[in-house]
Amino acid sequence: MAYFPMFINLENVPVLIVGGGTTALRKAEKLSYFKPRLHVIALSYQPAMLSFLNKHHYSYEERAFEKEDLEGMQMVIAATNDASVNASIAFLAKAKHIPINSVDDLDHCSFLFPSLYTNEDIVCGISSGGHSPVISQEIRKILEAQVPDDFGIINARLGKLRENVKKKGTMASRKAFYHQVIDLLLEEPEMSEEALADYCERYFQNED
Ligand SMILES: C[C@@]1(CC(=O)O)c2cc3[nH]c(cc4nc(cc5[nH]c(cc(n2)[C@H]1CCC(=O)O)[C@@](C)(CC(=O)O)[C@@H]5CCC(=O)O)C(CC(=O)O)=C4CCC(=O)O)c(CCC(=O)O)c3CC(=O)O
Ligand SMILES: NC(=O)C1=CN([C@@H]2O[C@H](COP(=O)(O)OP(=O)(O)OC[C@H]3O[C@@H](n4cnc5c(N)ncnc54)[C@H](O)[C@@H]3O)[C@@H](O)[C@H]2O)C=CC1
Repeated sequence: MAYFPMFINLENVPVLIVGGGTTALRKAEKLSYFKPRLHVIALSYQPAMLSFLNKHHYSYEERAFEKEDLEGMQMVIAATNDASVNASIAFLAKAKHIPINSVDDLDHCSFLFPSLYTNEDIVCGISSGGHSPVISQEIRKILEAQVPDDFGIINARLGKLRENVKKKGTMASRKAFYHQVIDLLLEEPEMSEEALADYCERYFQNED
């Protein structure tokens, strides 16, 4: 079955990860790009997970999961190596309508982790519907190899122009303008902010 990619704002959102092993670390690293308020509970931690948590100042406790740990959480990742613990976390989270990812059982997940292509604020999430994470991984590598690196910066620059451009021309001319600016910035990544603002003014003057 295909899953819908919902892009949500995780900044300062309380997210619980249960587990301190390799899989928990991979999920934590992935989430960290989106600046959530991570909290981790695990019976024990791998050294790499501990150094990651300390580096990012995330909170963690060394103990078994308890159902009260879900209180206040807006997303949960069950990443222990105990299938019955993961299943019970999933059951409890679903009862509270908290989005849950259980790393060992697709049927217990209300959302999946995508393979991620990130470039500044550009994010592509790839899912195989759980059939083959390695296919998702291969598609991510194709994007990494073929999408120009400059797109992330170009995207930020277009974002800065956007409020001003919205006041100009027509929807059709604004669309054509953005396509043209993307080509221009791919060719001339060093173009200054002033030159770009000037280009924008001249483009819409000619339109009228
Ligand atoms: C359903 C899902 C649930 C979820 O975790 O959200 C899930 C489930 C499982 N994965 C397992 C194994 C592996 N997972 C990976 C890698 C990734 N797994 C990821 C996501 C997902 N994995 C979700 C579906 C995503 C989709 O729809 O495509 C990625 C994309 C995101 C991430 O986790 O960061 C990341 C690649 C990121 C990248 O590189 O870009 C590798 C490869 C490797 O390690 O290099 C292996 C070993 C090879 C293999 O087994 O396929 C097993 C154990 C199977 C067993 O025991 O045999 C289960 C449980 C099961 O299938 O029952
Ligand atoms: N979804 C995915 O992408 C993948 C999923 N997996 C699955 O992930 C599972 C975990 O794998 P690893 O991280 O390699 O295991 P691991 O053995 O490295 O770590 C397991 C962690 O769970 C903790 N734990 C166990 N019981 C607990 C409890 N009751 N409360 C709190 N913490 C508890 C342990 O202390 C440990 O930190 C595997 O069983 C496998 O099925 C494996 C590879 C990829």
